[in-house]
Amino acid sequence: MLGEKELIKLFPDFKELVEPSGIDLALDEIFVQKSSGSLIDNEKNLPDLEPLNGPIYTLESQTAYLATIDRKIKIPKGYTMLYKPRSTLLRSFVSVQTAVGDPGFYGTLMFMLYNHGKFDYKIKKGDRIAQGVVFEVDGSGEYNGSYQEEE
Ligand SMILES: O=c1ccn([C@H]2C[C@H](O)[C@@H](COP(=O)(O)OP(=O)(O)OP(=O)(O)O)O2)c(=O)[nH]1
Repeated sequence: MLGEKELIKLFPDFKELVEPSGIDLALDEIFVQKSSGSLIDNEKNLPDLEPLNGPIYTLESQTAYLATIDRKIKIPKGYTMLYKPRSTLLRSFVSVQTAVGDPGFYGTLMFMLYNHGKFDYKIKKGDRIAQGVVFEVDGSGEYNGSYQEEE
């Protein structure tokens, strides 16, 4: 796993968010689901989304949301990034569900939030919701999938 000194070099855009062993990731927008979706024979049909009104968002009990991170990230070739929730959210009954960041990915990260609690939870745009931890990948290729954006 990479530490602070290496992370500052590899992720200059996140300089002030670098932690001893990871990078803090801050909330941008939150979306609710507006239509059905499907995945059939690798054909993706993503649900339509509607943004919530911010900057203070209310997560209702037993409801799922999608959240974007406030700046685009480039994961250099030869590295992968795993995303873990900020424990303050877990301590508040809100989970952050995440996947794997691929070597070479450039774009906007999107995570799922779920309020497992019995009550509303309020969270503001700009607050940190997760931490990315970075590992070296031997013999890595480069991501060029459907979520890749133009640099
Ligand atoms: O929780 C996560 C984890 C990763 N990513 C970004 C970085 C990752 O490199 C990219 C693609 O993720 P993944 O490979 O899991 O997506 P896929 O569903 O396999 O997409 P594709 O078919 O385009 O490869 O999305 C997120 O936005 N959210």
